Amino acid sequence: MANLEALQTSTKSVGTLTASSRPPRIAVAGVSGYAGGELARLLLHHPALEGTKPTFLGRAGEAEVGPSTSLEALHPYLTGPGAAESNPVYSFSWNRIVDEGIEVLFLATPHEQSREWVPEAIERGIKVVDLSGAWRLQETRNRDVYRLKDAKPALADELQAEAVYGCPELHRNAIKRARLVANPGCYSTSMILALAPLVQAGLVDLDHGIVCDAKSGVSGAGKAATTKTHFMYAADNLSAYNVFGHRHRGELLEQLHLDSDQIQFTPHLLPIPRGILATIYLRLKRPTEPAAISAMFSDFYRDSPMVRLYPTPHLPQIQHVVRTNFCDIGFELAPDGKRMVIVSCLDNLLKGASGQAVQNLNLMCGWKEQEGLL
Ligand SMILES: NC(=O)C1=CN([C@@H]2O[C@H](COP(=O)(O)OP(=O)(O)OC[C@H]3O[C@@H](n4cnc5c(N)ncnc54)[C@H](OP(=O)(O)O)[C@@H]3O)[C@@H](O)[C@H]2O)C=CC1
Ligand SMILES: CC(=O)N[C@@H](CCC(=O)OP(=O)(O)O)C(=O)O
Repeated sequence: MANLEALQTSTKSVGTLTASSRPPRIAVAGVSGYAGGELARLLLHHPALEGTKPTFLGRAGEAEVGPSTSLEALHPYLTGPGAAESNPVYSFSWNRIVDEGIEVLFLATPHEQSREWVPEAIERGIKVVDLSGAWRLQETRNRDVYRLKDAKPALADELQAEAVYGCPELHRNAIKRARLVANPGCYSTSMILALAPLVQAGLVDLDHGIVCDAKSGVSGAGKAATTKTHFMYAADNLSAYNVFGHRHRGELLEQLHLDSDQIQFTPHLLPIPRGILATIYLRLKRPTEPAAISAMFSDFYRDSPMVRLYPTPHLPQIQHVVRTNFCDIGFELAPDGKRMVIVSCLDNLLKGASGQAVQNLNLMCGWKEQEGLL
């Protein structure tokens, strides 16, 4: 623990964001991407950040003095009315981050880049909300799918153990105190929120297994077109991929405490820009009344403002969650009271990424969890 103790001693000054009377200074790296753009939009309109502006950062580059571009040039939909001032975007540099006194760094960057930058940020006393998958998984065998490399493996191991999985509905108190929040994957969020109440209560017949069939809009793959996401492949199509090897599988196993053979997750690419619908099939151990299941979900999410529960037999749809930070959950139970189908929907860029990241910031700052998200 030597590395971590030294690090904690050097960072006592940022121990808490909640004690401060002013909002923290925030930077967003990866602001030119889909998730980064949505994060910029949410932070610029966040009521608790009124009068302050985040620092927007692109890739590390040579031009460190002036802005490399503007937020509005990258994301025209963020342009204000009339001759509104533009928001500069700078090349990523630790000098700028330190000079500006940044206290919270959002990383909306690829996994490999986040893995590299997080230790340095923490060493400099900066709290991090990382939107990538780099720090979500505690078990090496689950994390292997990312093929991450660490410059300082011992320090990375300690930070990994400290990282809090940023699902507010499951880890609210730990997030409030966290220095490193690993924001969950988009598919994982939809499935974990649908399953956690039943799995934690021990109601699911795990010998029969759980099947998760989830479909995502194309923005889930990021802004760079690939052979699987360009128009001629994705449009007018629906395709399954990564049937046994998707990296979100590890999040399901770790967060729901399941064995590998107890759950199957198959992702699908939907020809829409954004949104996820997960259809989840399971059996309950005992015949149960729908009202008892509804009561259990309501109780579990009693204090969770970003989860909306549908009265059975109504089921959520993507069109009702897109551009919101809600995760909508509904279910139907077969007449035998055992076979159950749950449907869970969210916007992959909001509750599946940037909105959930702001939810985590709110908790870290002691603000209302839904602040700036409704
Ligand atoms: N899209 C989604 O639905 C979700 C995404 N995420 C995660 O959020 C992160 C961002 O995703 P998304 O916005 O979709 O991805 P994009 O591909 O749209 O954006 C990636 C961003 O990272 C920047 N970037 C790329 N390479 C580097 C690098 N080597 N150093 C610094 N910056 C770099 C890009 O800059 P440039 O413009 O210069 O290329 C861009 O700003 C990823 O880790 C992703 O896995 C998590 C949940 C859901
Ligand atoms: C449609 C699509 O391609 N979706 C992405 C998941 C996006 C996500 O949640 O991001 P992380 O990479 O941060 O886990 C995929 O399946 O790889």
